[in-house]
Amino acid sequence: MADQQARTDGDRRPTEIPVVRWEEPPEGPVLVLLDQTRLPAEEVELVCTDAPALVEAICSLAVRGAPVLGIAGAYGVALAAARGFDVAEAARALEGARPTAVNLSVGVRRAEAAHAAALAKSGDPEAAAAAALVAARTLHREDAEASARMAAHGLALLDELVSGGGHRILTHCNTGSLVSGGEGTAFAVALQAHRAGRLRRLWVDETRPLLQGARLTAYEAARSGMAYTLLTDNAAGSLFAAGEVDAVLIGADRIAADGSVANKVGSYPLAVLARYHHVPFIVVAPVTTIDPDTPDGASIEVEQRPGFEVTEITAPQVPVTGAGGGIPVAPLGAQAYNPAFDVTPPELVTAIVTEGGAVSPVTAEALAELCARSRQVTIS
Ligand SMILES: CSC[C@@H](O)[C@@H](O)C(=O)COP(=O)(O)O
Repeated sequence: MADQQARTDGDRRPTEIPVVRWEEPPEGPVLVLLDQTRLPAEEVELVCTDAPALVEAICSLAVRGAPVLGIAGAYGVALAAARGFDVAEAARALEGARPTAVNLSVGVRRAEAAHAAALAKSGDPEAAAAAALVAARTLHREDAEASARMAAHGLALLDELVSGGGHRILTHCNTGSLVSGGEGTAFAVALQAHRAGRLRRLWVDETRPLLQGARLTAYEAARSGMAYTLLTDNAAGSLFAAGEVDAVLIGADRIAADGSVANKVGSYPLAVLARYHHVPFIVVAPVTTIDPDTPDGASIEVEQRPGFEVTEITAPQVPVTGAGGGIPVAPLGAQAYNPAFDVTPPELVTAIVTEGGAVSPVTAEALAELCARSRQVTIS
């Protein structure tokens, strides 16, 4: 079950917005989410008391973006355990909520494994639930740390690749503190550049059809005091042609072993444009987004979303009239092609920046070596 509650704690910088929060009121533990479908109009929190409510929040994109999906998924397992539900059943439902972002299943499985190990050791469901919660909290903290390291590595790479007086960065979708335990992935790099006085402009793709750029990235950029300009996705070509873009920075939902990058639909056309215009195309993602079990781009399952997201405009501020809950912008019954993501082949990616450093050129060998190195650091 999910409940909505209005926030009362006023204006905060994006880095201080608790996107996912575990609480333990007397009625029992809950997972509190900042409902991203309502931004930027209002900050409303969604209170989940069980895994099905969290699944619903994930499917509706109330909580979204690869790293935070992993964190929320891990807390979802902890919630199921703490409330005495079937943990395996909750884990499978959470994992299946969105297929492309690999971090979701990484987070769910990590908490589930911690729960199973504690149960096997102690036979005590309460101890097992506590272990799942520790796993979720650890993942949450690790993501914040990874975010800070990605920002530093990313800015160092930008400084190396882009000469001149300040960076003009084009970004797509939303990759800031709304998707992370910290300040995000690609957006965190732009924020770091801004703080260092080296961001000339952040170009923000609106990101049709659900406007994660217009609603969320512009919201975060404005609150951070960055110089930003919003553009429609199809204005990117003329922006490149005018020589206004120094680098493209995007996040990733899954990186296959060969370096193919699945990210918000519209990323691949930007990579093609960037190559044609000799502009670096940089992907910023935690190591957990690299999936050694997915060999190549063709093996990545791309989530298909409902057609009404294209045939209707939905936004929290507009009145509801269409069947999907929005304003119709196409004839009734129009069919829509609505993949949530596209896949950029490794040869179009200049570099992949992770908390463990940057890989450039992007090859299967270099990614495997990075993953092995990161695993060693985690274990030791
Ligand atoms: C660091 S976030 C990386 C990606 O998850 C992000 O770019 C993205 O595509 C999110 O898509 P969304 O459908 O809004 O969850």
